[in-house]
Amino acid sequence: MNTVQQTTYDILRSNGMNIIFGNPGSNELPFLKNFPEDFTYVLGLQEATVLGIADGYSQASGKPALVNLHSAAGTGNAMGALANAWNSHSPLIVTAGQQHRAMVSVEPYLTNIDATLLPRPLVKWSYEPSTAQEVPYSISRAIHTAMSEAKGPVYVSIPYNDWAQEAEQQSQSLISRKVTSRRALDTDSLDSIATAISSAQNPVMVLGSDVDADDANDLAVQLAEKLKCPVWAAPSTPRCPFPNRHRSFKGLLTSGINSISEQLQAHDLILVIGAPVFRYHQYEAGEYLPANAKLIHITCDINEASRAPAGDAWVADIKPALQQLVTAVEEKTTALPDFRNSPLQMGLTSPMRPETVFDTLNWAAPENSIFVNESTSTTAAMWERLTFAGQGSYYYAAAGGLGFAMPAGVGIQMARPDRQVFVVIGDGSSNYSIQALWTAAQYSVPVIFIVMKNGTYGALRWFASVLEVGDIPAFDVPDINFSKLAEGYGVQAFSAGTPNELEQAIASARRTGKPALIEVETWGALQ
Ligand SMILES: Cc1ncc(Cn2c(C)c(CCOP(=O)(O)OP(=O)(O)O)sc2=O)c(N)n1
Ligand SMILES: [Ca+2]
Repeated sequence: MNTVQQTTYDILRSNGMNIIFGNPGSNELPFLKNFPEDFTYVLGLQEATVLGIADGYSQASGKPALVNLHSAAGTGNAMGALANAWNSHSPLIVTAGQQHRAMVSVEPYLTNIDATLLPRPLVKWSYEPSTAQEVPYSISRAIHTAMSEAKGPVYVSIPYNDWAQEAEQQSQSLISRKVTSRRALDTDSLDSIATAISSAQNPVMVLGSDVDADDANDLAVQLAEKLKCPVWAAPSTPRCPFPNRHRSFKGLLTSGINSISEQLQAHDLILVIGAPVFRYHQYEAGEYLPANAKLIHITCDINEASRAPAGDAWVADIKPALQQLVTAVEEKTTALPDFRNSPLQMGLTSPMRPETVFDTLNWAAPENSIFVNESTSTTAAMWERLTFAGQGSYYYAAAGGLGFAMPAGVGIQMARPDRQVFVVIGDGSSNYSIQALWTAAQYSVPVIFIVMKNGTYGALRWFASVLEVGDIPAFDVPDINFSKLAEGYGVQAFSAGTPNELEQAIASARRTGKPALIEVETWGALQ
């Protein structure tokens, strides 16, 4: 008869989840005992790093990822990263070891007290099995819940003495169990949307991360070319849903209530696909929609549909819905939108401006590179100057929680060894999950980290001006030597002060086939 542990590994195996991303404590050791040879354990040195690596791997591979954390303390460390995973609809199965079932109620050392409450509301489901024999059913449910649209993280707390128990014979059937959820628009909904689009004089598309997550970028291009309409990326989108060099692409939509309405005021139909309406940032009073504009919202997430403050929403999976729209809508007879103005050419300065760094990186990066952004004051310049061509070309922290990019870059590079991953990160953000460098070195993950050093929290300086709070004592982060930090974690470091030096450093880093960090002094955000 199989044990609970054996049956659980069989369920993970049959769902293609042969990697465990974790940082263990004593509660987790019975789960890891006799670790199967066909599994890999990816160790992160802190749990926010662990979950970030798993998040990047899951988003870039499209597969569910198993995370194994230590009780409450490990789960608590991972909560910031979980906020990002929740917002990016990442299918993570987060497990944590619980104390021995016989004494949880007396709350001994390492008890995960009220374990299922800890990760809420940042999970779709949170559970602690009531018996050892329920563990395989709980893991099976967790996987299928995480993978059903809208995808998202789930949490299972498991007492450590459960693993050696005998599993129920009938739980073997879970190993081959499949759950398929693929929802298209029903006929009436499709007709209603297609009619509204056909009668629009000046439509605009606003696309979000779920287009990229569902590998529907090419369909979005087909729809935009049929509608001859401009395309914006949704505010603060954590993925790139549309090739940013396409002539119809107009950039990242701004993130204020009134500013968005002003930016879209020329349009009579706003077609939002794969994004919330909208991910506002700084508060602005104003109208949610421009006067005389209709908004149609297609999302895979019932919560996004329900909470939107304006427009009509339909819940469907993004790729099937886009396929239907491409077929159903009539081609517009207008011309394609004009190309955007090309970015301003910046004078060569020392230190370099971020724009110069991005122009050089765009020149030096191989075709189809992947960029992971956490250089918060330079996001707009990055979208203007780097090339995000195909599906899965750009990632950003979906909840804005810093400490995403370094670990996510490691996970993304693990999932996509065929593409070069660049993490472009600020000198402030580089400190939130820098332990990811160690995992990159230990597992020889050839991700390249470019640290943009302006000695300050540039984005906060910008925000202080918007919120008119003046100077505050917590803005500057001078005197950090990232080369020494990188080498301390086993990652080769380079520094670059000119475009040529940056190009050479990238070429040298790529030749090693190992991770590398390039430290770049840059002009500050407000200089
Ligand atoms: C976990 C966490 N802590 C703090 C912040 C607040 N924050 C902070 C501290 C920023 C400054 C980042 O500075 P940087 O050096 O990484 O990049 P820039 O200089 O380009 O802004 S941007 C921002 O939203 C955050 N978003 N997430
Ligand atoms: Ca900075």
